Amino acid sequence: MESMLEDYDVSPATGFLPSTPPLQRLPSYYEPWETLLDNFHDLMLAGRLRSSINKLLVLDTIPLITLAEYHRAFLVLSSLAHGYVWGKFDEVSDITSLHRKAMGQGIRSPSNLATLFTFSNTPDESWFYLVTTAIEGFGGRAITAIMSAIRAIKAGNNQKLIVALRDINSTIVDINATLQRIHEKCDPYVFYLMVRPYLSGWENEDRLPHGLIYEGVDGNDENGNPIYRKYVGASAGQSALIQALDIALNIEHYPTGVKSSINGHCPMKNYTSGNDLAKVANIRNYIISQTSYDSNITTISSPDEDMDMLQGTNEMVQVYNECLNQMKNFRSKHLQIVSVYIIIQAHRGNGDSRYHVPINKDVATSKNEVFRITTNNVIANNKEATTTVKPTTTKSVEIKGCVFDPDYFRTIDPINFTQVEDSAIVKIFEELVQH
Ligand code: HEM
Repeated sequence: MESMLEDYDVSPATGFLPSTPPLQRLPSYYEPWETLLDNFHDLMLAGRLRSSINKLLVLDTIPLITLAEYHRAFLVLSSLAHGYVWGKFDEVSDITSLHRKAMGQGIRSPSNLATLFTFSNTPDESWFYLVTTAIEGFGGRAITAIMSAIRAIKAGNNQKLIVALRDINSTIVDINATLQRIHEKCDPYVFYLMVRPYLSGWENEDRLPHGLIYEGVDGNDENGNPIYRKYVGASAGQSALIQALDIALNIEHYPTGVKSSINGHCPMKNYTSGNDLAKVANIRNYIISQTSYDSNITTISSPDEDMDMLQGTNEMVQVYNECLNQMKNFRSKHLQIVSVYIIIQAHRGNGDSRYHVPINKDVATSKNEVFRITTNNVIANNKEATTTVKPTTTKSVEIKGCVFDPDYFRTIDPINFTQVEDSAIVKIFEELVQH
């Protein structure tokens, strides 16, 4: 199994993170790039980052040999590019896993990790990357449990499947606890004003509607016009782990009509592994085949009947549904984070003019993001494309929370205000959702 996972650059120990700490410097041929990154903050402060990058000679990529060297080159060049484009005076997707250096064994705790580079030179920005990386550090545990679930299904061993599902569930519980840690050391104000601007890319970006011309790379089109490229910015949403969990548990999302800017922007091999995982992960269908529950039943008249049906459902169903619940929790917690770190900040509207923060635009886009993220909430086997939030019905049976029902998540109102503790946030959501 290990060599199979390695084919996809997935490690049973570190999941989708590299299994060795990242390189801290490229070979000496690339010293001009490294020196610029060393001086990034000073040059930025002096307003000379752009002119220094303009003076760079084009270096060959042939001396790059190992994957670690490519990762490092990617980090250096993408950081310089984002600084060039979004710097005060005047990047590339997937920073995930490249900004950080593992210290010691425990990659699943942000306290054991350190960043190699930040745009803002703030501990808040470091913490944002470290929490994201620590979550990704659960990939080894998650993938190992998913693989053993798939093996258990192949062997028709329900007991082993239950054990694997419990492992998946406890991993998601730990992921959710780590996600909450973002609040410990990442101040929303600092994040919004000093970090977020640099994470933008040049796709779906009003300020760069055509994208960017990569001079000397693409030339001109048949009409002699320069060719533009569009790339999304950096987002923890590029997490291969969360996508892998979605795929393994057969969680689908409502198509919202708003194109997600991050789908398909996972590191290439991991993305392929996601597609291949989809072919073999049949946990949900297997469980359906093993239960006597008739998914065609459409009415449940009373809680007593729910109880009767519960007696008939087995442990497999319960623990599978618990995994779905935990994924739903992940989205709920994440949604609260988005509101605190983006929406509330955008509404404060008191951007520091030294930083190029498109406050008004962010109010608008954050509204879309809320729509996308809320309507993208955990949906299992969604059959219809709709943005309409359906009211909770008896059939959504949150009452006991473990009746297996193909419509279970489809009928849950994704915006569950009762779960949001801060009433100010609730107010903002209501306001945004009404527009
Ligand atoms: C300050 C903290 C964070 C903020 C402000 C934030 C914000 C966002 C935003 C705006 C999106 C929508 C991006 C798009 O579709 O282009 C998004 C998506 C996403 N983010 Fe975060 N995020 C944060 C932390 C995290 C962390 C730590 C994780 C952990 C892996 C994470 C995982 C995801 C995922 C998986 C998506 C895709 C949507 C989904 O599957 O539900 N985010 N985030």
